[in-house]
Parts: sequence; structure tokens; C-alpha cells
Amino acid sequence: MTTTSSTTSFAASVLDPIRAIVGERGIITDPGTMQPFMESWRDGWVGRSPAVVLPDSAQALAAVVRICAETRTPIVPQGGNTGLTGASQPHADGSEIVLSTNRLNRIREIDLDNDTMTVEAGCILANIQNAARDVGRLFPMSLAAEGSCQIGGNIATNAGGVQVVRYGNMRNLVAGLEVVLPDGRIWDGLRGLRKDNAGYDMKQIFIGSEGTLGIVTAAVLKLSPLPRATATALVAVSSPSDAVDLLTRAKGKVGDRIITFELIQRFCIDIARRHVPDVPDPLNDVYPWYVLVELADQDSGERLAGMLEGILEAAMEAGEVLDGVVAASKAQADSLWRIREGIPEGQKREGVSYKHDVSVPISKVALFLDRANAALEREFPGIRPFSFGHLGDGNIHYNPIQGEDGDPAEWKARLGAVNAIVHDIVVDLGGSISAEHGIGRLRIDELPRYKSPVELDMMVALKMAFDPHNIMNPGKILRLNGNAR
Ligand SMILES: O=C(O)CC[C@@H](O)C(=O)O
Ligand SMILES: [Zn+2]
Repeated sequence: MTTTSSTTSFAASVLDPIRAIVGERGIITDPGTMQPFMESWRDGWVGRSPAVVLPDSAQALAAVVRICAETRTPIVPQGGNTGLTGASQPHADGSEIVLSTNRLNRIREIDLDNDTMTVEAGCILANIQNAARDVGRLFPMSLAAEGSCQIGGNIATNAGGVQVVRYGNMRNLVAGLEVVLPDGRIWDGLRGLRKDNAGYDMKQIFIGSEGTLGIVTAAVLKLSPLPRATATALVAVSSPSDAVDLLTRAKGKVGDRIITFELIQRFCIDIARRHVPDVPDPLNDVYPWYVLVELADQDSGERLAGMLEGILEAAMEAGEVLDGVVAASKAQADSLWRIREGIPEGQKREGVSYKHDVSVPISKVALFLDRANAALEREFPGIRPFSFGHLGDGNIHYNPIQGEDGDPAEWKARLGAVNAIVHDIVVDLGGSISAEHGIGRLRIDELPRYKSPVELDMMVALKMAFDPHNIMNPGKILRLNGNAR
């Protein structure tokens, strides 16, 4: 059978009934218009698909899934398509339909006394943050892609970001879910409850499942009080171990007023400044490591800044801190944030890098960095360590960059060996090979190396129970029975 005739029969048996449900506005088959849905914005994932389907209600989405279930047509659920692991793009063989949540974009309800907001999966994260702020509440999920990522994708990937140290990751911010199952049934679990101990917690099965068990169509989100004040500082330290001491000291003094605690290696600032405009270098000297710390609470800004200064002065006396600046205005705080925000963008432009999104216990971050840097420098002389991330969560983006010399193709070919070295150390220290980005396709072949057979068996059993025909985002997270997908 030729590709053309298989695509034609695909179109006839599957796309016509789908078109009848979603109408012309709900389906794209033109290759040019489909292209943005086929590729990732970073990291080079590109696929093909006969159609992108965009239902405008959970009921329509469920009806589409029912057709796919009957015809065994694989589905790739997609939100804002901003993920970093290839989970939301189709494979290259053109056999999968992309099911987009773009048109599920209503805020269904805000319950102020319950501090919850019920939203559809396609709501853009920044719109949710703004809607919460408009009613005097905070929705604390915050990450670089917030202007275009969708809450459904945040939930499917259990997103993290820069405020997890205070508010937790997506898992902690969801009170209830509505999900379309792989057989097309809708599970209405939109309960806004703080306590619900009536059996298994099904919503947690779907959070972080990367669209492999079902499609989230709506969620009840937990809101927090809107802080009245924030205080932001950039602090220089001589080592990650001193940064951890500073974190422990700050926790002891101000507890969960710490909303951000990010570690930054000096080289990351150099790369951000090289490639991204307006990244400042606000301290008078150059230091090996930095921390971006932010506090927030309901108190006055002056008192909060005073608390932060007090912590930094004591840490300086103890030799943990070398230098630092506390932002004197919102504009100055924003400018400090540009340093952190410019790092992934700068790194993208610098050449081959080996990305890792790892976590270890906070107490072992310094040991992890020492061991990983030493092992890589021994094995691949010239490789340039490049580490930053969410120290408050023990989550480091350990992204060494190729050496300045040598053939880029040769550096690229070392990816597998670099991953193995880094991940073996992570797992030896009790850590995880994915802290917040997920497994997707990027780490699908590494997962079996780092999960026990018991844990893998449980994961496969779950997948088989929910999706026995393997139509829901196949070939992401797990390959079933050793198959390609
Ligand atoms: O580029 C990366 O490796 C990390 C991206 C993102 O998770 C961040 O924390 O900025
Ligand atoms: Zn991150």
C-alpha cells in the first residue's frame, strides 16, 4: 500500500466522522497550517499528522476520542506545545491525530470562599494568573512559557517552575479534574475539595501522565492569598554548598516566605549576557556562583526587605555570602529576574549542550555537582559545566556545553555517554532523571535503566488498564512490550 492510498483511506474512515463532530473550524488538514502543531519550539522534535483536531467542548472532544477508539487511531494530545521532551508532537510516520485543546479556553467558575478556580484545559497560564489577580488571589504556577503554555499541558506534565519551593508543583495546585478517557468516556472529577479520602486519588494518576492515560479537559485549581509585598535579591556565593547553607539559614528565619531560591553558575550569566539583550551584571565583582532569592508575604515591603537584608548580613558574617544586592524597586527586581530568564535562551544560541533536568535531595546537590563535573571533565576534557536551577527544590538543570574545540558532530555523538554518566550519579544519590520536564520521548529509553522492574510493572499495568489499545499518546514515557511504541 502506498503512503497516498493509506492516507486517503485514513481520511475517509476517520476524518469524515470527526469533521462531522467538530465542523470545518475544528479541523486542520492543510500541511502549512498544521506545521506549528507538528514541531517543538526547541530541541528539534518534528512529526507528521493527517489532521489537527480542535474540539470546542469536552463533549466534542470525547466524541472524537470515541471515533479514534473505535478505529484504533492513535492520538497525540496537545496544549500550548511548549514542552521540552517531545511529548506533544506526533511521530514522523503520520499515523497519529493531534488533538489540540486550543479552543477549550473558558474560565468556568471562580469560588472565592473556597479559593478555587475552575478552568478549561486550553486556558493560557498567564490568563489564569491574571484572572486570579483580578479577584485578589494568586495562582502561583510560574514558568518561562507562561505566556503561551496551557494549563492542561501544565497538568499533564506536572509542571514545576520558579515558585515550587513555596507552593509546590502542579500536583499540589489541583483540587479536581475532568478527563476524557481513551475509550471516550468523560470522568467528571471537578471537585473543589481540600479533603477527599474516598478511595484512590484518581486525579493524581493523570497529573504528570503526559497524555498517555487520558486527556485533561478541565481542572479545579487551588488559589492562594495574593502577597502584598515581595523582596528580591541576587547574592554571590563561593560554592553550591554555601548556597545550600544560605537556604537552610533563610528557611530557619523566614520559613515559607521564601517563594524562589534559584542557583546560578557564573558561566550561565556570561552566556545569557552574550546572547540576550538587557541581562545585567549588577555586582561589582565576578563570583563563581549566585543565588536569586525572592520572599513574599502579606506584610509591608519595607519589613520584608529588612528581613532579607538581615539574613544576608548574618550569612555574610558567617562567610556563606560574598556579596549581594537587594532590589530597591520593582524595576530592579525585574532586571535581576532577566538574568535567570535569559539563561535558557542564551544557552540555546551557544551550541551543543547536554540538557538534564535532575533532582537529588537538597543536601546532596553540592555533592552531585562535584561528582558530575569531575566525571565529565575526566571523560571529555574541554566540556564546559553549565548548571542552574531550582535549588530550593533540589532540581538542577545540569546542562554542560560542548568544548570550544573539536567537531560539533563529535560532541553531539557523546550525548548518550554524557547522559549515562550524569544519570548514574543522580540515581546513586537517590535522585530522579526528570524533576519537572517529564519523560516524553527524550528520556523514554533511559527510564527502564533507572526504574526498578517493580515500578515499571506498575506503570505498564496502569497504562494497560486505562488504554489497552495504546492509542493515547503512544511511544511517550513507556514502550509497551518492547514495541517501538
Ligand atoms: O533550559 C533548561 O534546561 C531549563 C528550562 C526551564 O525548566 C527553566 O528552569 O528555565
Ligand atoms: Zn526549570
